[in-house]
Amino acid sequence: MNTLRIGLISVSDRASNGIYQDLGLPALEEWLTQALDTPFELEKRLVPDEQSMIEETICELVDERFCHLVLTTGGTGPARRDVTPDATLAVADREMPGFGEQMRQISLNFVPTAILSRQVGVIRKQSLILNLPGQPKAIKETLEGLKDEQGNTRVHGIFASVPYCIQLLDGPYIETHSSVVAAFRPKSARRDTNN
Ligand SMILES: Nc1ncnc2c1ncn2[C@@H]1O[C@H](COP(=O)(O)OP(=O)(O)OP(=O)(O)O)[C@@H](O)[C@H]1O
Ligand SMILES: Nc1nc2c(c(=O)[nH]1)N[C@H]1C(S)=C(S)[C@@H](COP(=O)(O)O)O[C@H]1N2
Repeated sequence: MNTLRIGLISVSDRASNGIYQDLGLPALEEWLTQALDTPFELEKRLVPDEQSMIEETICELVDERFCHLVLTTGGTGPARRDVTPDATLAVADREMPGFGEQMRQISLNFVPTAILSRQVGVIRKQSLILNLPGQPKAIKETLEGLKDEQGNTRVHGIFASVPYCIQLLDGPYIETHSSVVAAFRPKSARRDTNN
């Protein structure tokens, strides 16, 4: 009954106005499909960089669609119209500062401009909400981390911590494909699985 529900929000003026094709939602969906062993349902939204619209969309996905996880992409930088973190904080019950800190740290392994992202992680009701940068490649980089040529993890992505966080919020028990990203939980929180 407690199916994992994930909200995806692509925040982009140009994609939402049809100036270019949105690559954010497909990149998010593709990564989740590869990473998750647990079945999930998606709610997908494409919105412009308007704070009120981003806030409304997050609230709709959390309060009416009962998403356990909401991932945004885009609008986290310093430009005037980059307001995704501001919208996310405005509707948050609690901030989870470790996610923002860790995402920037991970991204520094890929781009020196990682520091320009103001991305945050927050909790609203039952839902964990995470901001990812707008470059479609940043989605995989941030969620999965860095691997060496043999596929061994060099830097853990933040998704390693997401299943346990959602478990602590009384959400479903999420299992991942460890070849993509291994979910970390304390032993006492693990179910009888191969983790
Ligand atoms: N949804 C998207 N689809 C495809 N490419 C994107 C998308 N969002 C961002 N990008 C790419 O990543 C870059 C950085 O993303 P950012 O969120 O800063 O967008 P932006 O420059 O404010 O433009 P816009 O909001 O119009 O997408 C963009 O300039 C664009 O090249
Ligand atoms: N992993 C990762 N993080 C990244 C990037 C990236 O390409 N990969 N781009 C950086 C850049 S150039 C900017 S300006 C900020 C904010 O991007 P956004 O406005 O598209 O959200 O994210 C940064 N973080």
